[in-house]
Amino acid sequence: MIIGLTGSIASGKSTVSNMLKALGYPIIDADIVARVVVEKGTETLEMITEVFGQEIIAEDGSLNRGKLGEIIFSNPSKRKQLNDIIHPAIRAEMLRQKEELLMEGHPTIIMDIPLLFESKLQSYVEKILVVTVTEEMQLERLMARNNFTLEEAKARIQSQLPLSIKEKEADAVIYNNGTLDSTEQQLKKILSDWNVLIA
Ligand SMILES: CC(C)(COP(=O)(O)OP(=O)(O)OC[C@H]1O[C@@H](n2cnc3c(N)ncnc32)[C@H](O)[C@@H]1O)[C@@H](O)C(=O)NCCC(=O)NCCS
Ligand SMILES: Nc1ncnc2c1ncn2[C@@H]1O[C@H](COP(=O)(O)OP(=O)(O)OP(=O)(O)O)[C@@H](O)[C@H]1O
Repeated sequence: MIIGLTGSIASGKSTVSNMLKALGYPIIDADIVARVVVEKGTETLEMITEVFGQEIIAEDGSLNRGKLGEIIFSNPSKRKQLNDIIHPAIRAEMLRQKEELLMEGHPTIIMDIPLLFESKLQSYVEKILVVTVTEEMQLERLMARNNFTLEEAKARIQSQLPLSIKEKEADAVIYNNGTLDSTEQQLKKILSDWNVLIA
C-alpha cells in the first residue's frame, strides 16, 4: 500500500514520519528530495538562478535557502515561478524512489509530501493520512521551531491550503495537539485498521 502522509507546515508530519521510520516503514520524503534536486551543480539550481538571480546563491555556490524562502513566501507569483521549476524535478525523483522501493518488494511505502493537495498529487497514493493541529498550536510550534516572527510564520501558513480542508479530504486524520504518545497511539490504530501494521 502506498500511503501519502501530509498536513501543513509544523503540523507534525516529520514527527509522524520519524515514528513510521522507527516502526520500519520505508519513507520517501519530499522535503529531502526538494533539497537533493537543487544541490550545487544541478540543472534545476541553474534554472532557479536564472529566474531569481545570483543573490539566492551562497558564497560556497549552494542555494541560500533562507533568502529564497524570504522571497517566495511573501510573494505568490514568485512562489509559483519557483514551483513551476522545482516541482517537476521533485515529482520525477519521488516516483523514481517509489519504483525502486516497489522493486525491492516493500509491501507498504510512505510518501511524506507536504504539498500533496496543493500540487494535486492524490493519485500518487492509495491512502491519505493527514496530521493536523489547531491553528494556535501550529503558529506556536512554527514560531518556536524556526525562530520566526508572527508575520513570517503567518506568511508560510497562508502559502498552503487550510488544514480544515485537508482533514475533510483525508482517509484518516491524526490530531497532534496532545502528547507524542497520543499521536503514536492514533498512528498505530490507523495502520492496524488499514491492515498494514508491522508487528
Ligand atoms: C523555499 C525553500 C528554499 C525554503 O527552504 P527552507 O529550508 O526554509 O524550508 P524547507 O524546505 O525545510 O520547507 C519547510 C516547509 O515549508 C513548506 N513549503 C516549502 N515550499 C513550499 C511552497 N513552494 N509552497 C508552500 N509551502 C512550501 C512545506 O511545508 C515544507 O515542509 C524551500 O522550501 C523550497 O525549495 N521550496 C520549494 C520546493 C517545495 O515545494 N517543497 C515542499 C515539498 S514538495
Ligand atoms: N505532539 C507534540 N508535542 C510537542 N511538540 C511537538 C509535537 N508534535 C510536533 N512537535 C514539535 O512541533 C514542531 C513541528 O513539528 P514537525 O517538524 O514534525 O512538523 P512538520 O509538519 O514536519 O513541519 P514542516 O512542514 O515544516 O516540515 C517541531 O518542533 C516538533 O518537535
